[in-house]
Amino acid sequence: MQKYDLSKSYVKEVTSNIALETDKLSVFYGKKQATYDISLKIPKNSITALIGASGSGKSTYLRSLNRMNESGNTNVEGKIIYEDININSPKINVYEVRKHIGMVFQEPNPFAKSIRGNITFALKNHGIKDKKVLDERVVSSLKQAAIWDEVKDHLDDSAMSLSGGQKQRLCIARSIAMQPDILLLDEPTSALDPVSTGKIEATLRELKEKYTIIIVTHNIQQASRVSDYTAFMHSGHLLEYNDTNTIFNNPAMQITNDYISGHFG
Ligand SMILES: Nc1ncnc2c1ncn2[C@@H]1O[C@H](COP(=O)(O)OP(=O)(O)OP(=O)(O)O)[C@@H](O)[C@H]1O
Repeated sequence: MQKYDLSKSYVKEVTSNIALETDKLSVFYGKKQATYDISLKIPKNSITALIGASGSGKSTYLRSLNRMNESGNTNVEGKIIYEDININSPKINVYEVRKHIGMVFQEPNPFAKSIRGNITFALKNHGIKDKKVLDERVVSSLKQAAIWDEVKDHLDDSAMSLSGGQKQRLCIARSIAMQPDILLLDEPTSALDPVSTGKIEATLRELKEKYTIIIVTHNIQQASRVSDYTAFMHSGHLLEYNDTNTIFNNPAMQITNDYISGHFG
């Protein structure tokens, strides 16, 4: 592949309504550095797509945002600023962070419980016992995740009986039941068929009215369809960040243009 100058980047400066910011975020797996000084401001009530070739560090960066990169010899340096606090600090409780910043993974992974039980499990763990509150949260989160009509008559059936696309929307409902501000999604549709993918994309567009969404996707068309902002990563570097329209129609960097044109990836 053509050699690109990774020291140059074009990162749009977002000045207001920032939901989450990283300041020089670098992640190390042992001695291997996976991301380099990523500074990025994510606007509220928008969808930001993280795109880039395999191994560019998208998932590593995403997982850091709610402190999922804390096991073994992984080391996360730099700041993650949420509500004026650096949440990348050992003083900050990770469970508290994850109440505000939820995560949905690539493979739909509901618990082996009922549909209702998937929604109420974490709520009960966080001390919510009132049946009325739990019932309300079940209905509102399933509605927001656009799966209510399909499951409302069998909430006590096993979640395992759902289709892949339904399972993934249940996982989105499970995350939003905790009423987070920010939802992180790591390739949420890569295991799904086009119809289910379309439903998830429509769901995300509705969810951004209430939440800030950051999505990792391999699917460049998906990023252009669904996101408001796009961050292009390469070899652990954030090389370009701008509104999605500009990234796809008038990118500042040659490498971004080459990636979105399918020259590599
Ligand atoms: N747990 C880990 N231990 C060691 N190295 C890792 C680990 N996870 C990721 N890496 C390395 O970090 C780099 C970035 O990986 P990451 O999965 O974040 O990239 P990605 O852009 O999300 O890739 P993909 O699109 O293939 O999922 C890669 O070189 C990868 O091999």
